[in-house]
Amino acid sequence: MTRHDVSLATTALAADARAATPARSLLPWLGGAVLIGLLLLVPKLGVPYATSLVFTLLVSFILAQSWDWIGGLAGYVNLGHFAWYGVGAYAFAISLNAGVPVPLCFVVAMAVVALAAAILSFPLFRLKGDYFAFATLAILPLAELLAFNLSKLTGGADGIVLPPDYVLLQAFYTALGLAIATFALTIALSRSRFGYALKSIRNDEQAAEVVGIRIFPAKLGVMVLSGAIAALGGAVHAWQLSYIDPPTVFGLSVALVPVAMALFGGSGLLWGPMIGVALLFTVQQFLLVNMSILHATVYGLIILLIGRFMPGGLLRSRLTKAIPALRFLSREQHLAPTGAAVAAGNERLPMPIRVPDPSCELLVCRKLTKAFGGNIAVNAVDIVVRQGEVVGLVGANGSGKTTLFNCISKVYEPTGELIVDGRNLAGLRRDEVAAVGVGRSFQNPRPFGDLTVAENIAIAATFRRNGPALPDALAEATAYAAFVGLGDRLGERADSLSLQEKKSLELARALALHPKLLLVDEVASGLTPAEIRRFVGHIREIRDVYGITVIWVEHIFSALAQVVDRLIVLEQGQVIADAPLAEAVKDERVLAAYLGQAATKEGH
Ligand SMILES: Nc1ncnc2c1ncn2[C@@H]1O[C@H](COP(=O)(O)OP(=O)(O)OP(=O)(O)O)[C@@H](O)[C@H]1O
Repeated sequence: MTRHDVSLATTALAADARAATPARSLLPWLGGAVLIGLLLLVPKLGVPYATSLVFTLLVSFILAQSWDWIGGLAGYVNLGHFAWYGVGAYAFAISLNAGVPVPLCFVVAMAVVALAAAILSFPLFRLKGDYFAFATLAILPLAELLAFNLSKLTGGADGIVLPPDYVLLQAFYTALGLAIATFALTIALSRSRFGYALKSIRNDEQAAEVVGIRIFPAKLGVMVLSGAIAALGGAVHAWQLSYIDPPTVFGLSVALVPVAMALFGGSGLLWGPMIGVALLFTVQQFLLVNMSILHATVYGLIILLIGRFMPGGLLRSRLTKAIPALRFLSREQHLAPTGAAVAAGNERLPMPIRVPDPSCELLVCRKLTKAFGGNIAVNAVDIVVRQGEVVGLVGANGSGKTTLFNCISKVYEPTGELIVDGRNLAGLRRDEVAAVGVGRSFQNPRPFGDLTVAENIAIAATFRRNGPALPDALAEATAYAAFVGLGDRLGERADSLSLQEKKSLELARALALHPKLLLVDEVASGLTPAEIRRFVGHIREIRDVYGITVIWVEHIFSALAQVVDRLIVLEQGQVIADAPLAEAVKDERVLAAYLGQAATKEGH
């Protein structure tokens, strides 16, 4: 496929998107406007019970949706989210009773929780997966205990009584405004650079760092944001309830309901939390009225069954996808390059053209060492790679090639000295190493599976140093995708690609970082000779046109032989040869350690 074809394909993709816009895409928004209109009418009915019921529904939505920013977008299951609601409620109640004006009380609630969320992010984000979930769950009893014991501030077990004003209507409209703002923020987040940092983290944190994303500030940011919005939910609820005590705002029996609602609807989907809240809230009310004694048990059972039979949530179920009118609810939110931006593409990759200076050392490793327990995978490696070189890194299985790449890109922290482009990498994070100019592919490809080809590449482009805004990064992505032969797959999810296509995507993603040093880890296995030639052509172009220095780990020696200037051979973590190709192949130790084996593999 030529770049011209790609431009056409992408323009067609954008045209499809435009064609879908007027009629079908407007429907949900029209529905949303009608829904807001109906909600505005609820207080006009003059039935306080109905107003209070819908008010509680709105607060549940604020909680479930704000939870989903951290759960659905970033992939961190924060079971303690409800604690932000409780702390917000207390901060609001305490400041209101101290005579602070109501609007300021909301600000205080937000600020207190934002601060608490920021501080707790430091220990919490040292954990991952189940450990993170359990640690966050512990926040709830801890907060409850504090609320009981700091009785001078919180009233202890007696709770806090707020001024007995009738505020249902004001609280209702405030909650409605907050719910609308929460939904709008969800849309903005999922289309923003920050949102894409979170989506990358959800997919693969290490890969996210390797493409230049600073992950801790992103995680801290989403914790603070989701906490602040939950705090507003708690504040408005406390205002309306006129009374709060520790079990009401921190109790485990209610704390997990918003999480269950988001998961039930479809965490990570735009409409997931909203549908989950609407349905589970209705079920909850029905059970409360009709089987009040057993309601918690039946509610729990329903949630268990949903988890068992619809793990992705209702909107991802076959049932929803089978009904054409509902399909839009299960649609994932992806950004596509726009037609106008694609037209700006040209025959060359949108990369700086560097003129390498062969006398200049780009990579220097001195006594680089990495051990796993007693296994020294990389053992006092000394190598120098000069600007513009294409170096083959070879060795038998387990000789330390991938570990060496992992050391250079700081996936592992090695000992010894590591200098890239004159910069000592000691103490640098992975994203800083990427900013210095190290791009890499992984031996087992690690694209962001639930994002599209275009998004995968655009993330690297937008997060590189001085990278463009997301729309321009998406436009750039088309050029890199075309270069590696994925120009007609821009809108496809990366996890639907074949292994080889994933490897190509990783090459495109690494190039979008504008690396000075490109580490390529085993791409040729499984390729046909013609495909290998094409890949070798890419490596040649990367070096000859753009001046990028390449280190290529490869078992298929015939592939390397077409392009490398020099061969570095590893054996048991040590360099046993470092010589021009012609010389290296005559070295008996090299033949014994690697080439004999490879030759056998290739049937020579
Ligand atoms: N995360 C890890 N934990 C423990 N040991 C590891 C880890 N990663 C690599 N090793 C060990 O380090 C040694 C070098 O492995 P490495 O993957 O770097 O070799 P390689 O030359 O890339 O092999 P291959 O050609 O099979 O990819 C092996 O003994 C391997 O078992």
